Order: sequence, then structure tokens, then C-alpha cells
Amino acid sequence: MTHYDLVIIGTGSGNTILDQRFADWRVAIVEKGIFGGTCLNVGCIPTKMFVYPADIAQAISTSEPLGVDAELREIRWHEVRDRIFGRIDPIASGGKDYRAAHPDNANVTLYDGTARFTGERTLQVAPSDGGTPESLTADRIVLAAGSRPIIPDLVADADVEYHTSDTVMRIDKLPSSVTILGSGYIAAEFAHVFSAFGADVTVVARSNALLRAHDLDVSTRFTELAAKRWDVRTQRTLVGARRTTEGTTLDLRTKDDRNESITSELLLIAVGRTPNADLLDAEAGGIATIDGRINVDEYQRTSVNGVYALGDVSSQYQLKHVANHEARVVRHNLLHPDDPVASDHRFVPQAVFTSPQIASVGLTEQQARSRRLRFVTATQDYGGIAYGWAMEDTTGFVKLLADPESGQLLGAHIIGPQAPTVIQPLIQAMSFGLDAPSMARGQYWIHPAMPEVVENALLQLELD
Ligand SMILES: Cc1cc2nc3c(=O)[nH]c(=O)nc-3n(C[C@H](O)[C@H](O)[C@H](O)COP(=O)(O)OP(=O)(O)OC[C@H]3O[C@@H](n4cnc5c(N)ncnc54)[C@H](O)[C@@H]3O)c2cc1C
Ligand SMILES: NC(=O)c1ccc[n+]([C@@H]2O[C@H](COP(=O)([O-])OP(=O)(O)OC[C@H]3O[C@@H](n4cnc5c(N)ncnc54)[C@H](O)[C@@H]3O)[C@@H](O)[C@H]2O)c1
Repeated sequence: MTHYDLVIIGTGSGNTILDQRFADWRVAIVEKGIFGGTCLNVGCIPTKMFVYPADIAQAISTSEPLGVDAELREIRWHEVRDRIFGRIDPIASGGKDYRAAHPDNANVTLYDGTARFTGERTLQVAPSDGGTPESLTADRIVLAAGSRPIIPDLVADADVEYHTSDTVMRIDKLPSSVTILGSGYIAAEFAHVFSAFGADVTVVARSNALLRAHDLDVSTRFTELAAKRWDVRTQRTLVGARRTTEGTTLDLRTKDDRNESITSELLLIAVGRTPNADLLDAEAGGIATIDGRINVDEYQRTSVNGVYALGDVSSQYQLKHVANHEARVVRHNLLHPDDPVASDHRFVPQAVFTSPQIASVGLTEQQARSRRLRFVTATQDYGGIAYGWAMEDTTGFVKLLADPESGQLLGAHIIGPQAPTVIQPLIQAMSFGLDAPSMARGQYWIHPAMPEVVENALLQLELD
């Protein structure tokens, strides 16, 4: 049994905790997979590195209304893929080497294996190479074990080949057709990538809209646009999956009880991610869970003294900027347990890097209504501002919700070019309590730049 001052499980945002202030601590890091976690290796970063060339490919094939006749000749898949992972893989291995061997980390032991609780602040680590499990105890433990893709039993139990976001970015050949089961973030982003690269894409949704957790106006607009680009099947229930000569077939039932089948070369499952709390045997460590997540208070503390959790394993937001924020909170609270800081989840923004891009922060109109809040809304089309004319945009808009009495913004929802960038001043205004009139008229807005779409939306809010 080896004892540590601190054990960190998971090297995504968990790996960002350690700095020189921990130099006197005896620390262990346990990682069962690729060093660096989801965002770096199979999540945010490689997906966006695929989205960028996809955006270029799509711009070429949609440039004709601007008077530019261009032709997309070829996607050199191997080059696209290898540029991305040629950049990412060395970062993962370099990060691992740094923790394992650099003098800065003389106090750190890296375990390549799976940790699970066997008692309070007591862990067993099963080495990835099948070696003898080792027991560790620690005064403090950080659970940063992330989440993993959910695979419906009907797919997992069938004799079919399928991909998840963990595997699909490394495939050897660009498929001619792709079926995506699911209609959230991952479905929207990969549908854009594969269709921009020339594949026929079918998206299968259980509900009546894609991205249905978004503001209804955004979700409705996105679903309409998606249906023009992809074969979108809403309100379908999966009833089976089978291998056929042409690829993989999904058997579906429609809302009006008809049977239908979709066959494609590649099947991508994107129906959500489940926290890895179960892999940790959290209950054996006395750690409470809620809906499969590790339960934490505002200080990221679990039900066991000295044990903290952060990121996808405990958060209702499965987002990297949230995991990183929570890691900073955990770092402070490890160093200053008597003067802890709380996580700030008031205005968590999110963006979907599909086409058109989507970004949002704060309440949706549905949420404002269900909370019975008094609010006003304003919507400004990109097409009504000068930069929108330049782009000939006809589909993007900014929608704002505000408290009519105080002028404080309650929510912002954008669908359109560069939405994740255009939204940032609104996140800032909400985070620092800047009211809409002050934001609109208390600063210059560069003319004729894209953020004028935000300025005009702010000016349209009919406040008291
Ligand atoms: C395809 C995709 C695209 C995404 N794009 C974005 C985006 O654009 N923006 C954004 O904000 N978010 C995005 N996300 C979400 C983001 O990647 C996650 O929210 C974030 O990576 C979570 O970080 P984490 O540190 O909690 O977990 P992770 O980074 O998943 O790290 C957890 C680590 O723990 C290890 N582990 C698990 N169990 C054990 C165990 N028992 N013992 C030892 N090790 C263990 C795992 O191997 C893993 O390396 C995306 C996710 C996916 C899948
Ligand atoms: N840009 C980003 O920030 C980004 C990108 C990708 C992933 N992520 C994170 O990763 C998480 C997981 O992404 P995701 O797209 O897998 O999940 P998601 O929760 O965004 O969407 C899953 C969708 O699949 C649907 N679904 C569930 N079971 C189904 C079934 N049997 N048949 C058909 N549809 C079904 C759900 O109704 C839901 O709409 C996201 O919630 C997000 O937090 C973020």
C-alpha cells in the first residue's frame, strides 16, 4: 500500500491542476487511456481541426451566389487526418513524458492503469499492461475521470461495425455515406464535416428537431437548414442494426408506426456521453452520485472529506471550458482548504461548430417561460447588417432575452457565421452585469464588422 498526499485520476483537465505550489506534495496521477484526455485527443481540438477544412470545402461549394464559380476537386483525407493527429499526438506523448520524467515532476508518480475505489480514500490501480494491481491511499483525491460515449444496446449487441467520436476521426478512408444516430452536438458537427467532404449524410433523431436543447428558434432554424443539406429523419425509434453487403443498416420505426431502414458505409453513434463514475466504483469509496454523476458541492467537494471531482465525471455541463474552470477551483481549494472558492456556473456558454455555427449563453426562451420570468426578446438577422450583405447571409440571427426592468441580459442565442466569436461580448456583459443599453451605446462598434449584429439586437430590446 503506497500513500500519497494527492492522487489525481484522469489527465484531461485533471492534469492542469499541478504546478510548482505542489512541489512538496507526494502526488500520483492515474490515467487509463491516452494522456491528455478527451478534448485534446478525441474531442474539441481534433473535431475543430476537421471543421475548419470542412468550412473551406463548404465555402467553395456554396460560393456561386457571390459570383464566384469554384469547384471542389478533392479532399485528401489522409493529409487532412495526418496533419491533425501529427500535431496532436506529440502533444499527448510530450505531456506524458513531462509528467513521467521531467525534473519539475520529481514528486509525481504516473500510473498507466485504471483506478477504482476499494474503500474511503483507498484505491486499487489495475495496470493497463495487465500487471499486478497496486493499492494506493491518499489524503486527498481528485476525480477527473471524464465521460464516455453511450452505445444503445440494440447497436452494442448487434453484429455491426460502428464508430463513435473516439474512433471516427482516425478512419482510413473517407466513406461515401454516413448515418449518424443522434441529433446533438456531435451529430451536428460530424454531419457538417462528412457532408462538406462529399459524403451523403443521414441524421436520425429521436425527437422532432435537431439540437433540441437549444432555444426553440435556433433549433427550428437549424433543423430546417439541416434538412436541405442532409437526409434528416426525425421522430424515429431505433429497432435494430444489422450488417449488409453495402455496409450497416439501421432499422427504424416512424412516429406513425411505419418501418424503414437506412444503409450506409459508416455508422456513427452520437447519442450522448455517460460519466465514468461507475468505472471508479465511487460507492465503494463512500462517494455519493446523482444521475450517474459524482455529486459535488459548489466547492467541487464530494461527500467524502478530501475528495474532489471536476469536469464530465461530475458536471452537468460536459464542456471543456467548464472542466478547466472547475480544475482551477479544485487547485485553489486543495491549496487553501480553509478559504475555499466556489465554481461559477452562472453564465456557461456553449457553441456547436456545425454549419451554420451556433452559440448560446444563459436562458432559452423556453426556460425563461417555465421559470415564469418577465422578459422581452429581440431578434436581429445577419442579413440586416452590412457584413451580412457582404456574405449574402439569409439564415443567421441573434436572439436576445432581457429583463425589461433592469435591462440585464438573460440569454443570448446566435446561429450564423462565427457565432462562437460573435457571442463573446454578450458573455462578458452577462458575467459582469452590464445592462443592454449601456452595452449598446457605451462603446464603439467597429463598422462594418460582424458584431454590429449584436449591437442592433441590443438596440431593439423594448425595455421599460
Ligand atoms: C467529439 C467531442 C467534441 C467536443 N468538443 C468540445 C468543444 O468544442 N468545446 C467544449 O467545450 N467541449 C467539447 N467537448 C467536451 C469536452 O471534450 C469535455 O467536456 C472535456 O474534455 C472533459 O474533460 P475532463 O477532464 O472532465 O475529462 P477527460 O478529458 O475525458 O479526461 C478524463 C480522463 O480520465 C481517464 N479515466 C477515466 N476513468 C479512469 C479510471 N478509472 N482510472 C484512470 N483513468 C481514468 C480517461 O481515460 C480520460 O483520459 C467535446 C467532446 C467530444 C467527445
Ligand atoms: N462544441 C462542443 O462544445 C461539443 C461538441 C461535441 C460534444 N460536446 C459535448 O459532448 C456531449 C456529448 O455529445 P453528443 O452529441 O453525443 O450528446 P448530446 O447530448 O448533445 O446529444 C445526444 C442526442 O442524441 C439523442 N438520442 C439519445 N438516444 C437516442 C437514440 N437511441 N436514438 C436517437 N437519438 C438519441 C438525444 O435525444 C440527444 O438529442 C455533449 O452534450 C457536449 O456537452 C460538446
